[in-house]
Amino acid sequence: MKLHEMTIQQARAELDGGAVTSADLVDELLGRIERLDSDLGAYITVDAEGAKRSAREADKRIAAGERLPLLGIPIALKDLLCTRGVRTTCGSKILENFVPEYDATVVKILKDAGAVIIGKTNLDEFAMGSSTENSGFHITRNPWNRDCVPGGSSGGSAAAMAAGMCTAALGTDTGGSIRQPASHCGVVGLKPTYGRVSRFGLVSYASSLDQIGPITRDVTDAALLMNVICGHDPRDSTSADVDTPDFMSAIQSFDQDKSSSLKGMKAGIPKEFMSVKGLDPDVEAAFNNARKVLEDQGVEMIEISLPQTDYAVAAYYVIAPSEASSNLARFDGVRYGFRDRNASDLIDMYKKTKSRGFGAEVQRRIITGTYALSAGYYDAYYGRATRVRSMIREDFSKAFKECDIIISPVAPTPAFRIGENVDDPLTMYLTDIFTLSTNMAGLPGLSVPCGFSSEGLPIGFQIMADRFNEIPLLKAGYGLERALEISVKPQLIY
Ligand SMILES: NC(=O)C[C@H](N)C(=O)O
Repeated sequence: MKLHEMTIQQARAELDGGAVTSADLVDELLGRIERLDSDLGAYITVDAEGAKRSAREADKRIAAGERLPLLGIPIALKDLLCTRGVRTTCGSKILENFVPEYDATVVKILKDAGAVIIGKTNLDEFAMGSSTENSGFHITRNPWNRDCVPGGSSGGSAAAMAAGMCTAALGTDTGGSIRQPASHCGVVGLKPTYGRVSRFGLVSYASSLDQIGPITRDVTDAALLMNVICGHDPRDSTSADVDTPDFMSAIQSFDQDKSSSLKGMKAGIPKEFMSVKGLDPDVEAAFNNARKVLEDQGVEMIEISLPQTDYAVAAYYVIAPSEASSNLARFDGVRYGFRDRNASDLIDMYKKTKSRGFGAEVQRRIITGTYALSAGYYDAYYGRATRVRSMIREDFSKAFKECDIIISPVAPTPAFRIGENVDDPLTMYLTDIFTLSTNMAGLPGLSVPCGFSSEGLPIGFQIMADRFNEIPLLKAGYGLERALEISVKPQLIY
């Protein structure tokens, strides 16, 4: 087994058994980043020195007999998570040189569990986008086909995973930003229930929707990371004070019992999703094949209805920009980051700083959001969108009375070509159709590789579950993965 192909669990066994060191692992990954990343562009910042130092410390602790789940494991972080002493750009020129004074809670938790932070990955500026083409620095290419996007906004994390440039990664998901790039890059992505993972130190985009989650090589690694990163944090008022179940042992007990099947589980297929315009035939075929695999394992399929599907994208693209317009007001040239110094007065400074500091998509969303929230329009846009949101929640509540999980494709198409949708924001927004409703309802969602397009691009399968009920979703994801045995290695890169 090559070092860069290892899952967390494989690396854990090798590290604890003394067969490899964390320093070996980090050196191998840094070497690959050096060779591959000038072309792929998955990282914004690589902390080579910091990673080597942490790896050496981890090796000493392992040699001394210390055992921690992530001790010595190299992890990449989406560059929207504050890292003490390491710049955190949010993919934006406005924060190009911003170095936080503190670690986000999730980063601190990873470090306390022994993780080695290898670098900060590329994203659409402030997570606004579905292709990573909106980064203020550079695009990221899909390791399976470099002419295609890796998806977004956590495209850097997903591409780094797919290209074997980290052992695991974190992304964030506001409307699909973990699941869609995971799907496009052939890796596993999990958006936990809203409130499961602390967002203290995550730079906010749309606070009622954002969630942090793992991007990994397999479902078990996602469960393993969930065990580490979930939990209540008094510093995040939206963090839920609920117990964290043992996600790993739920999968392990399922796996050890050879007779185990998914018998008794009911999966709902939303009829509105399957009749969406523009659903690619390869995506549909891969979905149907995976659905049959689940059926063979005892999952009963039923048709369900999510009647608000037609309005979900429109409502999301009012709510998310509204919250963004408020959250991004702090980047005014006074308190953080970039300031345009050629201004005649304060108002001119604000204007020039924001015009030069923010990219086109961020400006578009700030303007849309400010308009939607403005007096006289508030009820017509924001008020209406929040009413649609309540109805989406009700749709899911009803559905989960009939089934344990809901299944669907992750995105209507496989990864699209670089440049294909850049001048057409509406088409770009519509690619979120299958993912953003879960954010609107605060639900967990998983993306698992389930097949390939005729062009050889990976396709993901989405499993959604009720709030704080990730276990059936992980079990079904694991069952699917075990049966399909899809290789998550883009041959050209490996
Ligand atoms: N951030 C996300 O989850 C991606 C979504 N496409 C958006 O631009 O809002």
